[in-house]
Amino acid sequence: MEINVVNALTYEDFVKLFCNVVEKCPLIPAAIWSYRPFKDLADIEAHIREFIHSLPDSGKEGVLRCHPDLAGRDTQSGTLTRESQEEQSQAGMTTLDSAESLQMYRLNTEYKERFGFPFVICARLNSKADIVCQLSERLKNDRATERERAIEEVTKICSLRLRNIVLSDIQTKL
Ligand SMILES: NC(=O)N[C@H]1NC(=O)NC1=O
Repeated sequence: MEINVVNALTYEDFVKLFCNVVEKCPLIPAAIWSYRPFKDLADIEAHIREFIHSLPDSGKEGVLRCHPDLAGRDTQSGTLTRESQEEQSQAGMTTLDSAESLQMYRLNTEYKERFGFPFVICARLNSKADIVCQLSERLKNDRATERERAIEEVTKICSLRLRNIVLSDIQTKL
């Protein structure tokens, strides 16, 4: 898909196409639509990153809270978004054995109790072992450091989702 095709989209089609590039946050594509015309994909990404970074801490934490737990309730009940389902499945989060599920449950719970938002990591860029290791490591951070660290992961997830959409056929997504 050429950038001029993206730039020609109506507001409604743009939001429909990019609604889940940041998990369950359609407000973000709605907000950055006003910056058209975009130079390229990197320009769209930069506007999204800037928008998220400009949010107050409570807004950043709100964005994090829109993410489902890895290997959590939605993963088990099949109620993840399509994007999250693909990502979690690629990282092996949908096929954990019972000991691994229990370990993820305990770590996710400890993390949420400590920070007040769920643990977020770009599942496509990490193996099952990396995820467990990062979850244990990042539990040692303070809240402000961890908020920024988690937001960095949101931008990585977003970047891969954007690429997935733009590099595939636009017609199938609308
Ligand atoms: N909690 C969390 O990291 N969720 C996610 N990560 C990812 O790559 N997709 C998600 O939904």
